Order: sequence, then C-alpha cells, then structure tokens
Amino acid sequence: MRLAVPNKGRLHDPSIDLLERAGLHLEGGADRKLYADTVDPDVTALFARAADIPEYVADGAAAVGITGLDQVRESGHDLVDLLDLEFGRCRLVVAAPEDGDIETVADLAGGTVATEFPRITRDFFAERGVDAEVVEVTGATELTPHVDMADAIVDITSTGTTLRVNRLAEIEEVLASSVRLFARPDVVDDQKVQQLVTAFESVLAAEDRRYVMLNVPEEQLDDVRDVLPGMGGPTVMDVAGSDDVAVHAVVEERAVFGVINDLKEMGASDVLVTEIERLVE
Ligand SMILES: Nc1ncnc2c1ncn2[C@@H]1O[C@H](COP(=O)(O)OP(=O)(O)OP(=O)(O)O)[C@@H](O)[C@H]1O
Ligand SMILES: O=P(O)(O)OC[C@H]1O[C@H](OP(=O)(O)OP(=O)(O)O)[C@H](O)[C@@H]1O
Ligand SMILES: [Mg+2]
Repeated sequence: MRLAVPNKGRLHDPSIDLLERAGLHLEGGADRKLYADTVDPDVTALFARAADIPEYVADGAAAVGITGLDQVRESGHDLVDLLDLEFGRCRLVVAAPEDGDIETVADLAGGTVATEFPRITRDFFAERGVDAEVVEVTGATELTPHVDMADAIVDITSTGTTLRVNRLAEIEEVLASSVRLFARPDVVDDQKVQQLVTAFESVLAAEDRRYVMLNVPEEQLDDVRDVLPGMGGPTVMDVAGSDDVAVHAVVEERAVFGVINDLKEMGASDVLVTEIERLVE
C-alpha cells in the first residue's frame, strides 16, 4: 500500500515525525526522494506536494495520503477523512483592507476576490448568493488588494500575523483546516489502512497522557484509586520487603500536577512521571 506524504514545506517534517513515532520508520530517510520503504514491507511512502496529494490518492497512485483538509476540498475529490492528525491547523478566511469599504461578504457583490483556492472560494460565494469574480493567484495573495488586483482575498491564516502586516482584516471564516489522513472510499476497510489508523491514533492518544508510577502505603490504596481512575484502573503490585505497594497508571497530562499533589498528601513516595510513546486503546 502506498501512503502519500508531503515532500517539502511546513507539512513535511511533522508528517515524517508522525510516521516515525507511529513506528513506521522510513528506510534510508526522506530527503529528496520519490519513494521510501518502511519497516512494514506492505507500506511504501510516496513523496508529493501537499497540494497534489488529493490527486495522487484519487488517481490510485497512493491508497491514502497525509495533507490539509483545505487541499482536499480544493481538489474537489471525494476522499474519506479517516483521522485528524492535529497539526497544520489553520483557517481559510475572507479578508479585506482594514481601512476600506468592504466589511461583509455581501459588500463583495460585483467585486473581485484573489485566492490560491479558487474552487473553495467560488463555492463559498455561490452558497452566499454573492456574485464576485474570483481571480486565481499562486502566492503573495495578501498583496493583491493593495495593487488594485482585488477587493478582498481568501487566504490561509493561523497566527494572524501575515494579515496584520498587510493591513488586512478578517471578514469571515470559510474553512477550518488541519492535516488529516485521507483515503479513497474503496480502500477504507482494507486491513492495512485500518492498521495505519490504529498506529497514528496510538501516537495521538499518547501525546496528552503520562505514565505515573509511585509507591504508597497499602492502606491508602482506596484513596489512591479515587485520584487515579486511569484506563480500567491503576495496576497495583507488591513491593518486596515493604508495606508499600507500587501503583502504575495512565493520567491525562493536564491532570498530572493536581494528581501528584493529592498523591503526596496520601503518603506517596518515589513518584515517577514519564512520557508515553504510543497507547493502543
Ligand atoms: N500558516 C499556517 N499555519 C498552519 N498550517 C498552514 C499554514 N499555511 C499553510 N498551512 C497548511 O499547510 C498546507 C501546505 O501549505 P503550502 O501549500 O503553503 O505549502 P508550504 O509548506 O508553505 O510550502 P510552499 O508554500 O513553499 O509550497 C496548507 O494547505 C495548509 O493546510
Ligand atoms: O497567520 P500567519 O501565522 O501569518 O500564517 C498565514 C500565512 O502562512 C502561509 O504562508 P507561508 O508561511 O506558508 O508562506 P507561503 O506564502 O510562501 O506559502 C499562508 O499562505 C499565509 O500567508
Ligand atoms: Mg505556504
């Protein structure tokens, strides 16, 4: 099975990092290559531009692909969104000069909108019943309202810095995007595709959890169980030659601070908190 992966740009490194953490190590690295084998003889990574990945998947060059939702929507291909990989978060927005007359989408009737996303933009204005001309550009979209090429733009924003620097104000959100694992509808139930989903899910599930280990007097165990509900409860083991027991549990990262304080009050000692690489639920 071929998995299409962004070959460069901002989505490349986090995608490779995810493959590595999922245990799908690339053989011989990912630099400047078209293909790379993985530790799974049935999975090959194919490197392509983020914008081309929907086409590669739809055409059958790859069964599944990693790219932004914005790219899939813009391609118009009917792909199945299997899993939100939780990076590349951004928003496509309509924006216009801060000090101009365009304050709502309706103000763009009869106007011009520049974008790298003509399909999404046309669909958006059509749905609103606003007749605006869409001009396709391939970069530096933010410049176009300042050189009378367009009245507004539809472009990606994340921190908002680029819009601000170019004195543009957001008018409305068109699409919230993040990077997803996409598949052609006919391969969704394939065992290998499902294994890939499980592997990526295990990385995401591990990211916001910690493994907590501690020793505590046995008579405190009921109280400890109350603060460590964990996944199916903590694991409890005897500690040789001691009245203490060892307790291991998986805890939500944002709860760790509070849990440790509670455990200390219950007489816990030797508390260890470690990251988890993968967690298959
Ligand atoms: N500022 C951003 N923050 C988060 N995600 C972004 C941002 N800009 C783009 N993305 C996501 O990354 C995808 C790829 O972006 P883009 O096509 O601009 O490639 P790039 O990585 O910037 O490389 P290049 O523009 O040099 O080809 C976008 O489709 C979008 O999903
Ligand atoms: O809200 P911000 O955090 O400023 O991010 C938004 C900018 O990020 C992307 O550009 P990128 O950095 O990928 O440069 P590019 O135009 O060369 O693709 C996008 O095209 C915006 O211009
Ligand atoms: Mg870019």
